[in-house]
Amino acid sequence: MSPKTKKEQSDPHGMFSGMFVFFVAKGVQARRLQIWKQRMVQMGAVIEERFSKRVTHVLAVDSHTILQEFDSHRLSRFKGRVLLYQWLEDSLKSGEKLSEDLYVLKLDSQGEGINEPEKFLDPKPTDRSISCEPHQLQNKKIKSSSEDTEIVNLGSNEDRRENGPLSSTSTASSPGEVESLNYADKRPQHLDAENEASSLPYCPPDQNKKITEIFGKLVNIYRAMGEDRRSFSYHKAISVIEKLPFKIESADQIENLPSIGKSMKDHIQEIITIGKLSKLEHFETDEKVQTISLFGEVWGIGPATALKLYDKGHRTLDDLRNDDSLTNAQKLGLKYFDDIRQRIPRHEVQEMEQILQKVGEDLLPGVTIICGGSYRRGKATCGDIDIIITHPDGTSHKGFLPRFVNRLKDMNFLREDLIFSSHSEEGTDSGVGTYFGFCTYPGRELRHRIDLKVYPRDIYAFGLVAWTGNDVLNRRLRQQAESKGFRLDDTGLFPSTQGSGGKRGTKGSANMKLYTEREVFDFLGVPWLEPHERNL
Ligand SMILES: Nc1ccn([C@H]2C[C@H](O)[C@@H](COP(=O)(O)OP(=O)(O)OP(=O)(O)O)O2)c(=O)n1
Ligand SMILES: [Mn+2]
Repeated sequence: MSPKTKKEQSDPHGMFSGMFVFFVAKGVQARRLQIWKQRMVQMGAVIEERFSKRVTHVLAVDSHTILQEFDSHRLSRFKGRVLLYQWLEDSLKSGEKLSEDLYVLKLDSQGEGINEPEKFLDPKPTDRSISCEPHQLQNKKIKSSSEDTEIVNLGSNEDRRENGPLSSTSTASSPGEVESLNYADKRPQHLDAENEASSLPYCPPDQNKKITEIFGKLVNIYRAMGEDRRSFSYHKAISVIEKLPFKIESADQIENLPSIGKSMKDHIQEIITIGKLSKLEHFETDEKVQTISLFGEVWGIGPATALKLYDKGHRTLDDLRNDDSLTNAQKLGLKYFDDIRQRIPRHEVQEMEQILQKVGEDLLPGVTIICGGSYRRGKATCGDIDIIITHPDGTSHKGFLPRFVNRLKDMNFLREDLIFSSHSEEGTDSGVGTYFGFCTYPGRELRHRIDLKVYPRDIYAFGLVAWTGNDVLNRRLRQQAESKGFRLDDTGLFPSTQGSGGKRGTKGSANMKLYTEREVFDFLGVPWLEPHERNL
Protein backbone atom coordinates (compact mmCIF):
# COMPACT_ATOMS: atom_id res chain seq x y z
CA MET A 1 0.00 0.00 0.00
CA SER A 2 1.41 3.34 -0.94
CA PRO A 3 2.11 5.86 1.78
CA LYS A 4 -0.35 8.15 0.12
CA THR A 5 -3.25 5.77 0.65
CA LYS A 6 -2.20 5.21 4.23
CA LYS A 7 -2.15 8.87 4.87
CA GLU A 8 -5.78 9.15 3.97
CA GLN A 9 -6.96 6.26 6.09
CA SER A 10 -8.95 7.45 9.01
CA ASP A 11 -10.30 5.48 11.92
CA PRO A 12 -13.70 6.96 12.76
CA HIS A 13 -13.43 5.50 16.24
CA GLY A 14 -9.85 6.62 16.75
CA MET A 15 -8.89 8.55 19.83
CA PHE A 16 -9.00 11.92 18.08
CA SER A 17 -12.39 11.43 16.45
CA GLY A 18 -14.66 14.45 16.68
CA MET A 19 -11.74 16.89 16.64
CA PHE A 20 -11.38 19.50 13.90
CA VAL A 21 -7.86 20.73 14.21
CA PHE A 22 -6.00 23.71 12.90
CA PHE A 23 -2.20 23.51 13.07
CA VAL A 24 -0.18 26.68 13.53
CA ALA A 25 2.78 25.75 11.37
CA LYS A 26 5.21 28.34 12.64
CA GLY A 27 8.03 27.00 14.76
CA VAL A 28 7.59 23.37 13.72
CA GLN A 29 9.61 21.47 11.16
CA ALA A 30 7.57 20.72 8.05
CA ARG A 31 8.27 17.02 8.31
CA ARG A 32 7.13 16.83 11.88
CA LEU A 33 4.01 18.78 11.08
CA GLN A 34 3.23 16.32 8.33
CA ILE A 35 3.71 13.33 10.63
CA TRP A 36 1.51 14.88 13.27
CA LYS A 37 -1.24 15.66 10.83
CA GLN A 38 -1.06 12.18 9.42
CA ARG A 39 -1.29 10.60 12.86
CA MET A 40 -4.24 12.73 13.88
CA VAL A 41 -6.10 11.89 10.69
CA GLN A 42 -5.37 8.18 11.12
CA MET A 43 -6.84 8.39 14.57
CA GLY A 44 -10.04 10.09 13.53
CA ALA A 45 -9.35 13.84 13.53
CA VAL A 46 -10.14 16.18 10.68
CA ILE A 47 -7.38 18.62 9.81
CA GLU A 48 -8.62 22.05 8.83
CA GLU A 49 -6.38 23.95 6.48
CA ARG A 50 -8.19 27.21 7.29
CA PHE A 51 -9.20 28.66 10.63
CA SER A 52 -12.87 28.03 9.91
CA LYS A 53 -15.85 27.89 12.23
CA ARG A 54 -15.62 24.13 12.35
CA VAL A 55 -12.28 24.22 14.13
CA THR A 56 -12.51 22.77 17.63
CA HIS A 57 -8.79 22.81 18.45
CA VAL A 58 -5.82 24.94 17.51
CA LEU A 59 -2.38 23.47 18.11
CA ALA A 60 0.65 25.69 18.43
CA VAL A 61 4.20 25.79 19.72
CA ASP A 62 3.58 28.82 21.91
CA SER A 63 1.53 31.97 22.20
CA HIS A 64 3.81 34.09 20.02
CA THR A 65 3.48 31.93 16.96
CA ILE A 66 -0.31 32.07 17.21
CA LEU A 67 -0.32 35.81 17.57
CA GLN A 68 1.83 36.11 14.51
CA GLU A 69 -0.79 34.23 12.56
CA PHE A 70 -4.04 35.61 13.97
CA ASP A 71 -5.12 38.83 15.52
CA SER A 72 -5.98 38.53 19.16
CA HIS A 73 -9.52 39.76 18.65
CA ARG A 74 -10.29 36.87 16.38
CA LEU A 75 -8.77 34.47 18.83
CA SER A 76 -10.75 35.84 21.71
CA ARG A 77 -13.94 34.87 19.90
CA PHE A 78 -12.72 31.35 19.32
CA LYS A 79 -14.79 28.92 21.37
CA GLY A 80 -12.54 25.90 20.97
CA ARG A 81 -9.28 25.12 22.67
CA VAL A 82 -5.80 26.29 21.94
CA LEU A 83 -3.34 23.59 22.93
CA LEU A 84 0.38 23.13 22.94
CA TYR A 85 1.79 20.63 20.49
CA GLN A 86 3.15 18.92 23.53
CA TRP A 87 -0.36 17.61 24.19
CA LEU A 88 -0.36 15.83 20.85
CA GLU A 89 3.11 14.48 21.30
CA ASP A 90 2.38 13.19 24.79
CA SER A 91 -0.90 11.66 23.63
CA LEU A 92 0.83 9.87 20.78
CA LYS A 93 3.57 8.67 23.07
CA SER A 94 1.26 7.31 25.70
CA GLY A 95 -1.16 5.91 23.14
CA GLU A 96 -4.16 7.62 24.65
CA LYS A 97 -5.81 10.97 24.38
CA LEU A 98 -4.54 12.83 27.40
CA SER A 99 -6.52 15.37 29.32
CA GLU A 100 -6.28 18.67 27.48
CA ASP A 101 -6.45 20.83 30.58
CA LEU A 102 -2.75 20.70 31.21
CA TYR A 103 -1.79 21.87 27.79
CA VAL A 104 -4.14 24.78 27.27
CA LEU A 105 -2.68 28.06 26.08
CA LYS A 106 -4.87 30.66 27.69
CA LEU A 107 -6.30 33.46 25.61
CA ASP A 108 -5.91 36.80 27.33
CA SER A 109 -9.01 38.98 27.08
CA GLN A 110 -6.86 42.09 26.65
CA GLY A 111 -5.36 40.45 23.66
CA GLU A 112 -1.94 41.01 25.16
CA GLY A 113 -0.75 37.49 25.02
CA ILE A 114 -1.48 33.91 25.56
CA ASN A 115 1.30 33.05 27.80
CA GLU A 116 0.87 30.30 30.24
CA PRO A 117 -0.95 27.06 30.22
CA GLU A 118 -3.95 27.09 32.51
CA LYS A 119 -3.05 26.01 35.93
CA PHE A 120 -4.39 22.63 36.71
CA LEU A 121 -4.87 22.61 40.40
CA ASP A 122 -8.34 21.31 40.66
CA PRO A 123 -8.89 18.53 38.22
CA LYS A 124 -12.44 17.65 37.36
CA PRO A 125 -13.50 14.38 38.87
CA THR A 126 -13.86 12.90 35.42
CA ASP A 127 -10.28 13.73 34.52
CA ARG A 128 -8.56 10.45 34.92
CA SER A 129 -5.37 11.43 33.24
CA ILE A 130 -3.49 13.74 35.49
CA SER A 131 -0.63 14.37 33.22
CA CYS A 132 2.60 16.21 33.38
CA GLU A 133 6.01 16.16 31.96
CA PRO A 134 8.19 14.23 32.37
CA HIS A 135 7.13 12.19 35.37
CA GLN A 136 3.69 11.42 34.14
CA LEU A 137 4.80 9.25 31.30
CA GLN A 138 7.21 7.35 33.40
CA ASN A 139 4.60 6.67 35.99
CA LYS A 140 2.20 5.58 33.33
CA LYS A 141 4.70 3.14 32.04
CA ILE A 142 5.12 1.51 35.39
CA LYS A 143 1.43 1.32 35.70
CA SER A 144 0.86 -0.23 32.36
CA SER A 145 3.69 -2.66 32.70
CA SER A 146 2.31 -3.82 35.99
CA GLU A 147 -1.17 -4.04 34.59
CA ASP A 148 0.04 -6.11 31.73
CA THR A 149 1.08 -8.76 34.13
CA GLU A 150 -2.06 -8.65 36.17
CA ILE A 151 -4.15 -11.71 36.75
CA VAL A 152 -6.79 -12.07 34.15
CA ASN A 153 -10.20 -13.34 34.97
CA LEU A 154 -11.93 -13.75 31.70
CA GLY A 155 -13.69 -16.94 32.58
CA SER A 156 -11.06 -19.35 31.37
CA ASN A 157 -8.82 -17.83 33.94
CA GLU A 158 -6.34 -20.63 34.37
CA ASP A 159 -5.81 -21.11 30.66
CA ARG A 160 -5.22 -17.50 30.17
CA ARG A 161 -2.68 -17.21 32.90
CA GLU A 162 -0.75 -20.22 31.77
CA ASN A 163 -1.39 -19.97 28.07
CA GLY A 164 -3.17 -16.74 27.39
CA PRO A 165 -2.07 -13.45 26.02
CA LEU A 166 -1.26 -12.29 29.48
CA SER A 167 1.84 -14.33 29.67
CA SER A 168 2.97 -12.90 26.39
CA THR A 169 3.59 -9.72 28.24
CA SER A 170 4.32 -6.63 26.37
CA THR A 171 6.86 -4.79 28.39
CA ALA A 172 6.52 -1.06 28.44
CA SER A 173 10.15 -0.77 27.47
CA SER A 174 9.65 -2.63 24.24
CA PRO A 175 10.94 -0.70 21.27
CA GLY A 176 7.73 0.37 19.60
CA GLU A 177 6.01 1.67 22.72
CA VAL A 178 7.23 5.19 22.68
CA GLU A 179 7.42 6.39 19.18
CA SER A 180 9.79 9.23 19.35
CA LEU A 181 9.11 12.05 17.03
CA ASN A 182 12.38 13.49 18.09
CA TYR A 183 10.94 16.74 19.17
CA ALA A 184 14.18 18.58 19.47
CA ASP A 185 13.96 21.69 17.41
CA LYS A 186 11.49 23.82 19.28
CA ARG A 187 10.18 22.63 22.55
CA PRO A 188 7.62 24.82 24.27
CA GLN A 189 9.86 26.93 26.40
CA HIS A 190 7.61 27.09 29.38
CA LEU A 191 7.95 23.37 29.87
CA ASP A 192 11.69 23.60 30.01
CA ALA A 193 11.98 26.68 32.08
CA GLU A 194 13.01 26.00 35.64
CA ASN A 195 11.39 29.09 37.01
CA GLU A 196 8.05 28.09 35.63
CA ALA A 197 7.98 25.00 37.77
CA SER A 198 5.70 26.49 40.36
CA SER A 199 3.08 27.37 37.80
CA LEU A 200 3.07 23.89 36.43
CA PRO A 201 0.25 21.58 37.37
CA TYR A 202 0.62 18.73 39.79
CA CYS A 203 3.47 16.41 38.90
CA PRO A 204 4.17 13.32 40.93
CA PRO A 205 7.41 14.16 42.66
CA ASP A 206 10.50 12.01 42.53
CA GLN A 207 9.99 10.30 45.83
CA ASN A 208 6.52 9.11 44.84
CA LYS A 209 7.84 8.05 41.48
CA LYS A 210 10.64 6.10 43.06
CA ILE A 211 8.15 4.23 45.24
CA THR A 212 5.86 3.32 42.35
CA GLU A 213 8.84 2.24 40.26
CA ILE A 214 10.04 -0.11 42.94
CA PHE A 215 6.57 -1.43 43.63
CA GLY A 216 6.05 -1.95 39.89
CA LYS A 217 9.05 -4.25 39.82
CA LEU A 218 7.67 -6.19 42.77
CA VAL A 219 4.33 -6.59 40.98
CA ASN A 220 6.11 -8.31 38.12
CA ILE A 221 8.34 -10.42 40.29
CA TYR A 222 5.55 -11.73 42.50
CA ARG A 223 3.41 -12.50 39.53
CA ALA A 224 6.20 -14.45 37.90
CA MET A 225 6.62 -16.40 41.14
CA GLY A 226 2.93 -17.26 41.11
CA GLU A 227 2.24 -15.10 44.15
CA ASP A 228 -0.70 -13.31 42.62
CA ARG A 229 -2.19 -11.95 45.81
CA ARG A 230 1.01 -10.24 46.76
CA SER A 231 1.49 -8.98 43.26
CA PHE A 232 -1.96 -7.49 43.30
CA SER A 233 -1.48 -5.76 46.62
CA TYR A 234 1.54 -3.88 45.26
CA HIS A 235 -0.43 -3.05 42.18
CA LYS A 236 -3.19 -1.53 44.27
CA ALA A 237 -0.69 0.44 46.32
CA ILE A 238 0.78 1.88 43.13
CA SER A 239 -2.56 3.20 41.95
CA VAL A 240 -3.11 4.88 45.31
CA ILE A 241 0.34 6.49 45.34
CA GLU A 242 0.05 7.64 41.74
CA LYS A 243 -2.98 9.67 42.65
CA LEU A 244 -1.52 11.40 45.71
CA PRO A 245 -1.54 15.14 45.18
CA PHE A 246 1.48 15.69 47.43
CA LYS A 247 5.07 14.63 47.72
CA ILE A 248 5.58 11.89 50.26
CA GLU A 249 8.24 13.00 52.70
CA SER A 250 7.41 10.82 55.62
CA ALA A 251 5.45 7.63 56.04
CA ASP A 252 3.16 9.44 58.51
CA GLN A 253 1.60 11.28 55.61
CA ILE A 254 0.22 8.07 54.24
CA GLU A 255 -1.52 6.93 57.37
CA ASN A 256 -4.93 5.34 56.75
CA LEU A 257 -4.72 5.26 52.99
CA PRO A 258 -6.57 2.43 51.26
CA SER A 259 -4.34 -0.44 50.15
CA ILE A 260 -1.38 0.81 52.18
CA GLY A 261 -1.03 -1.47 55.17
CA LYS A 262 1.71 -1.75 57.74
CA SER A 263 4.29 -3.55 55.63
CA MET A 264 3.62 -1.32 52.64
CA LYS A 265 4.17 1.69 54.91
CA ASP A 266 7.44 0.21 56.15
CA HIS A 267 8.60 -0.26 52.60
CA ILE A 268 7.71 3.32 51.76
CA GLN A 269 9.60 4.54 54.83
CA GLU A 270 12.65 2.56 53.75
CA ILE A 271 12.53 3.98 50.23
CA ILE A 272 12.15 7.53 51.55
CA THR A 273 15.01 7.08 53.99
CA ILE A 274 17.61 5.22 51.98
CA GLY A 275 16.33 5.58 48.43
CA LYS A 276 16.00 1.86 47.82
CA LEU A 277 14.26 -1.25 49.05
CA SER A 278 16.39 -4.11 50.28
CA LYS A 279 13.68 -6.59 49.46
CA LEU A 280 13.85 -5.64 45.78
CA GLU A 281 17.65 -5.55 45.82
CA HIS A 282 17.55 -9.07 47.13
CA PHE A 283 15.19 -10.20 44.38
CA GLU A 284 17.24 -8.50 41.72
CA THR A 285 20.34 -10.42 42.64
CA ASP A 286 18.49 -13.63 43.25
CA GLU A 287 19.21 -15.97 40.39
CA LYS A 288 16.10 -18.00 41.02
CA VAL A 289 13.76 -15.01 40.88
CA GLN A 290 15.44 -13.68 37.76
CA THR A 291 15.38 -16.99 35.95
CA ILE A 292 11.80 -17.80 36.81
CA SER A 293 10.72 -14.33 35.71
CA LEU A 294 12.47 -14.81 32.39
CA PHE A 295 10.97 -18.25 31.79
CA GLY A 296 7.55 -16.90 32.68
CA GLU A 297 7.81 -14.44 29.83
CA VAL A 298 7.74 -17.29 27.33
CA TRP A 299 4.24 -17.75 25.95
CA GLY A 300 2.63 -20.81 27.52
CA ILE A 301 4.98 -21.02 30.49
CA GLY A 302 3.30 -20.11 33.74
CA PRO A 303 4.82 -19.80 37.20
CA ALA A 304 4.49 -23.51 38.03
CA THR A 305 6.21 -24.66 34.84
CA ALA A 306 8.87 -21.97 35.20
CA LEU A 307 9.70 -23.28 38.66
CA LYS A 308 9.84 -26.87 37.41
CA LEU A 309 12.21 -25.89 34.63
CA TYR A 310 14.39 -24.02 37.09
CA ASP A 311 14.47 -27.01 39.42
CA LYS A 312 15.59 -29.15 36.49
CA GLY A 313 18.67 -26.97 36.26
CA HIS A 314 17.74 -24.70 33.37
CA ARG A 315 19.04 -21.16 33.61
CA THR A 316 18.78 -19.61 30.15
CA LEU A 317 16.33 -19.59 27.26
CA ASP A 318 18.85 -21.64 25.31
CA ASP A 319 18.71 -24.32 28.00
CA LEU A 320 14.96 -24.48 27.42
CA ARG A 321 15.41 -24.91 23.69
CA ASN A 322 16.97 -28.30 24.35
CA ASP A 323 14.27 -29.51 26.70
CA ASP A 324 11.89 -31.94 25.06
CA SER A 325 9.36 -31.75 27.87
CA LEU A 326 8.13 -28.40 26.58
CA THR A 327 4.76 -28.49 24.84
CA ASN A 328 4.59 -27.53 21.21
CA ALA A 329 3.00 -24.23 22.14
CA GLN A 330 5.78 -23.46 24.61
CA LYS A 331 8.39 -24.33 21.98
CA LEU A 332 6.73 -21.89 19.62
CA GLY A 333 6.60 -19.28 22.38
CA LEU A 334 10.33 -19.72 22.75
CA LYS A 335 11.04 -19.68 19.04
CA TYR A 336 9.19 -16.40 18.53
CA PHE A 337 10.11 -14.91 21.89
CA ASP A 338 11.70 -11.80 20.41
CA ASP A 339 9.16 -11.41 17.62
CA ILE A 340 6.14 -11.19 19.85
CA ARG A 341 7.72 -8.68 22.18
CA GLN A 342 7.67 -6.15 19.38
CA ARG A 343 4.60 -3.99 19.47
CA ILE A 344 2.64 -3.60 16.24
CA PRO A 345 1.98 -0.12 14.80
CA ARG A 346 -1.69 0.73 14.86
CA HIS A 347 -2.03 1.21 11.12
CA GLU A 348 -0.72 -2.30 10.50
CA VAL A 349 -3.26 -3.74 12.92
CA GLN A 350 -5.90 -1.78 11.07
CA GLU A 351 -4.82 -3.29 7.76
CA MET A 352 -4.81 -6.78 9.24
CA GLU A 353 -8.27 -6.22 10.70
CA GLN A 354 -9.47 -5.27 7.21
CA ILE A 355 -7.95 -8.41 5.72
CA LEU A 356 -9.73 -10.53 8.34
CA GLN A 357 -13.01 -8.73 7.69
CA LYS A 358 -12.77 -9.29 3.96
CA VAL A 359 -11.90 -12.98 4.24
CA GLY A 360 -14.66 -13.45 6.84
CA GLU A 361 -17.26 -11.74 4.69
CA ASP A 362 -16.34 -13.95 1.72
CA LEU A 363 -16.86 -17.07 3.81
CA LEU A 364 -19.88 -15.94 5.77
CA PRO A 365 -21.72 -12.84 4.61
CA GLY A 366 -22.81 -10.58 7.44
CA VAL A 367 -20.24 -11.88 9.90
CA THR A 368 -19.04 -9.28 12.40
CA ILE A 369 -15.27 -9.21 12.90
CA ILE A 370 -13.64 -6.54 14.96
CA CYS A 371 -10.29 -6.02 16.57
CA GLY A 372 -10.58 -5.40 20.30
CA GLY A 373 -7.88 -4.98 22.94
CA SER A 374 -5.57 -2.00 22.88
CA TYR A 375 -6.39 -1.38 19.21
CA ARG A 376 -10.05 -0.74 19.92
CA ARG A 377 -9.04 1.51 22.79
CA GLY A 378 -7.19 3.70 20.31
CA LYS A 379 -3.60 2.88 21.31
CA ALA A 380 -0.85 3.87 18.90
CA THR A 381 0.78 0.43 19.11
CA CYS A 382 -0.55 -2.98 20.04
CA GLY A 383 1.07 -5.94 21.76
CA ASP A 384 -1.02 -8.42 19.83
CA ILE A 385 -4.22 -8.73 17.81
CA ASP A 386 -7.41 -9.59 19.67
CA ILE A 387 -10.26 -10.44 17.30
CA ILE A 388 -13.87 -10.81 18.41
CA ILE A 389 -16.35 -12.43 16.04
CA THR A 390 -20.09 -13.06 15.91
CA HIS A 391 -22.94 -13.29 13.46
CA PRO A 392 -26.08 -11.21 13.92
CA ASP A 393 -28.43 -14.04 12.94
CA GLY A 394 -27.50 -15.92 16.10
CA THR A 395 -26.73 -19.27 14.47
CA SER A 396 -24.42 -19.06 11.48
CA HIS A 397 -21.36 -18.34 13.62
CA LYS A 398 -21.37 -22.10 14.26
CA GLY A 399 -18.70 -23.90 12.30
CA PHE A 400 -17.23 -20.62 11.07
CA LEU A 401 -13.96 -20.70 13.02
CA PRO A 402 -12.36 -23.82 11.45
CA ARG A 403 -13.24 -22.59 7.98
CA PHE A 404 -11.90 -19.13 8.77
CA VAL A 405 -8.67 -20.49 10.21
CA ASN A 406 -8.11 -22.79 7.23
CA ARG A 407 -8.64 -19.99 4.76
CA LEU A 408 -6.27 -17.71 6.67
CA LYS A 409 -3.66 -20.45 6.70
CA ASP A 410 -4.03 -20.97 2.96
CA MET A 411 -3.28 -17.29 2.56
CA ASN A 412 -0.23 -17.62 4.78
CA PHE A 413 -1.70 -15.06 7.16
CA LEU A 414 -2.02 -17.48 10.06
CA ARG A 415 1.25 -19.31 10.54
CA GLU A 416 1.44 -21.48 13.67
CA ASP A 417 -1.26 -22.63 16.09
CA LEU A 418 -1.12 -22.37 19.85
CA ILE A 419 -4.66 -23.24 20.94
CA PHE A 420 -7.63 -24.21 18.84
CA SER A 421 -10.93 -25.13 20.40
CA SER A 422 -14.01 -24.79 18.32
CA HIS A 423 -17.27 -25.50 20.09
CA SER A 424 -18.75 -28.92 19.41
CA GLU A 425 -21.88 -29.54 17.36
CA GLU A 426 -24.09 -29.73 20.43
CA GLY A 427 -22.31 -26.73 21.82
CA THR A 428 -20.00 -26.53 24.78
CA ASP A 429 -20.96 -24.61 27.90
CA SER A 430 -21.02 -21.26 26.25
CA GLY A 431 -20.57 -22.06 22.57
CA VAL A 432 -17.47 -19.88 22.34
CA GLY A 433 -14.81 -20.75 19.79
CA THR A 434 -11.18 -19.93 20.49
CA TYR A 435 -8.10 -19.81 18.33
CA PHE A 436 -4.73 -18.53 19.57
CA GLY A 437 -1.80 -18.51 17.21
CA PHE A 438 0.76 -16.50 15.28
CA CYS A 439 0.16 -14.43 12.19
CA THR A 440 2.30 -12.32 9.91
CA TYR A 441 1.73 -9.01 8.21
CA PRO A 442 1.57 -9.65 4.43
CA GLY A 443 5.02 -10.10 2.99
CA ARG A 444 6.79 -10.27 6.33
CA GLU A 445 8.03 -13.09 8.52
CA LEU A 446 7.90 -11.35 11.90
CA ARG A 447 5.37 -13.22 14.03
CA HIS A 448 2.55 -11.50 15.88
CA ARG A 449 0.29 -13.07 18.44
CA ILE A 450 -3.32 -13.26 17.35
CA ASP A 451 -6.42 -14.40 19.21
CA LEU A 452 -9.68 -15.18 17.46
CA LYS A 453 -12.77 -15.50 19.64
CA VAL A 454 -16.16 -16.43 18.22
CA TYR A 455 -19.21 -15.66 20.39
CA PRO A 456 -22.85 -16.54 19.82
CA ARG A 457 -24.76 -13.32 19.25
CA ASP A 458 -26.59 -13.47 22.57
CA ILE A 459 -23.39 -13.29 24.62
CA TYR A 460 -21.30 -11.23 22.20
CA ALA A 461 -21.55 -8.05 24.29
CA PHE A 462 -19.80 -9.76 27.20
CA GLY A 463 -17.02 -11.00 24.93
CA LEU A 464 -16.61 -7.56 23.44
CA VAL A 465 -16.37 -5.84 26.81
CA ALA A 466 -13.92 -8.40 28.18
CA TRP A 467 -11.62 -8.40 25.16
CA THR A 468 -11.64 -4.66 24.77
CA GLY A 469 -10.51 -4.13 28.31
CA ASN A 470 -8.53 -2.70 29.66
CA ASP A 471 -7.77 -5.09 32.47
CA VAL A 472 -8.37 -2.43 35.13
CA LEU A 473 -11.84 -1.74 33.76
CA ASN A 474 -12.57 -5.46 33.56
CA ARG A 475 -11.65 -5.82 37.19
CA ARG A 476 -13.89 -2.93 38.16
CA LEU A 477 -16.79 -4.32 36.19
CA ARG A 478 -16.37 -7.70 37.83
CA GLN A 479 -16.25 -6.14 41.26
CA GLN A 480 -19.31 -4.12 40.48
CA ALA A 481 -21.09 -7.28 39.29
CA GLU A 482 -20.13 -9.06 42.50
CA SER A 483 -21.45 -6.21 44.61
CA LYS A 484 -24.79 -6.73 42.88
CA GLY A 485 -24.78 -10.48 43.43
CA PHE A 486 -23.57 -11.47 39.98
CA ARG A 487 -20.51 -13.01 38.44
CA LEU A 488 -19.22 -11.47 35.22
CA ASP A 489 -16.92 -13.03 32.67
CA ASP A 490 -16.50 -12.93 28.91
CA THR A 491 -19.42 -15.30 28.42
CA GLY A 492 -22.03 -13.58 30.51
CA LEU A 493 -23.38 -12.21 33.73
CA PHE A 494 -24.72 -14.88 36.07
CA PRO A 495 -26.61 -14.56 39.32
CA SER A 496 -24.17 -15.95 41.88
CA THR A 497 -26.74 -18.34 43.31
CA GLN A 498 -24.48 -21.28 43.90
CA GLY A 499 -21.96 -19.29 45.92
CA SER A 500 -18.37 -18.79 44.99
CA GLY A 501 -16.68 -21.46 42.96
CA GLY A 502 -19.82 -22.21 40.98
CA LYS A 503 -19.07 -23.34 37.47
CA ARG A 504 -19.88 -21.11 34.58
CA GLY A 505 -22.96 -22.26 32.70
CA THR A 506 -24.03 -24.59 35.47
CA LYS A 507 -27.71 -25.35 35.25
CA GLY A 508 -29.70 -22.93 37.32
CA SER A 509 -27.45 -19.92 36.80
CA ALA A 510 -29.28 -18.17 33.99
CA ASN A 511 -27.29 -15.74 31.95
CA MET A 512 -28.57 -12.15 31.83
CA LYS A 513 -29.83 -11.20 28.41
CA LEU A 514 -27.83 -8.13 27.50
CA TYR A 515 -27.11 -7.50 23.85
CA THR A 516 -24.95 -4.42 23.75
CA GLU A 517 -21.97 -3.15 25.68
CA ARG A 518 -24.07 -0.21 26.77
CA GLU A 519 -26.65 -2.55 28.29
CA VAL A 520 -23.89 -4.28 30.24
CA PHE A 521 -22.59 -0.97 31.60
CA ASP A 522 -26.13 0.21 32.39
CA PHE A 523 -27.07 -3.00 34.12
CA LEU A 524 -23.99 -2.78 36.31
CA GLY A 525 -24.61 0.90 36.99
CA VAL A 526 -21.24 1.90 35.55
CA PRO A 527 -21.19 5.16 33.54
CA TRP A 528 -20.75 4.48 29.85
CA LEU A 529 -17.23 4.68 28.45
CA GLU A 530 -16.42 4.78 24.77
CA PRO A 531 -13.68 2.28 23.89
CA HIS A 532 -11.01 5.00 23.77
CA GLU A 533 -12.05 6.06 27.28
CA ARG A 534 -11.34 2.61 28.67
CA ASN A 535 -7.60 3.09 29.17
CA LEU A 536 -7.94 3.24 32.92
N1 LIG B 1 -4.65 -8.88 32.86
C1 LIG B 1 -5.53 -8.78 31.89
C2 LIG B 1 -5.11 -8.75 30.56
C3 LIG B 1 -6.07 -8.66 29.58
N2 LIG B 1 -7.36 -8.58 29.88
C4 LIG B 1 -8.37 -8.35 28.83
C5 LIG B 1 -8.43 -6.89 28.62
C6 LIG B 1 -7.49 -6.68 27.51
O1 LIG B 1 -7.72 -5.50 26.84
C7 LIG B 1 -7.80 -7.90 26.65
C8 LIG B 1 -6.71 -8.26 25.71
O2 LIG B 1 -5.53 -8.57 26.43
P1 LIG B 1 -4.11 -8.14 25.95
O3 LIG B 1 -3.11 -8.81 26.83
O4 LIG B 1 -3.98 -8.39 24.50
O5 LIG B 1 -4.09 -6.60 26.32
P2 LIG B 1 -4.33 -5.30 25.46
O6 LIG B 1 -4.87 -5.62 24.12
O7 LIG B 1 -5.14 -4.40 26.30
O8 LIG B 1 -2.88 -4.68 25.33
P3 LIG B 1 -1.69 -5.09 24.33
O9 LIG B 1 -1.47 -3.93 23.44
O10 LIG B 1 -0.53 -5.33 25.20
O11 LIG B 1 -2.11 -6.30 23.57
O12 LIG B 1 -8.00 -8.93 27.60
C9 LIG B 1 -7.76 -8.59 31.21
O13 LIG B 1 -8.93 -8.48 31.50
N3 LIG B 1 -6.82 -8.71 32.20
MN1 LIG C 1 -4.02 -7.07 22.86
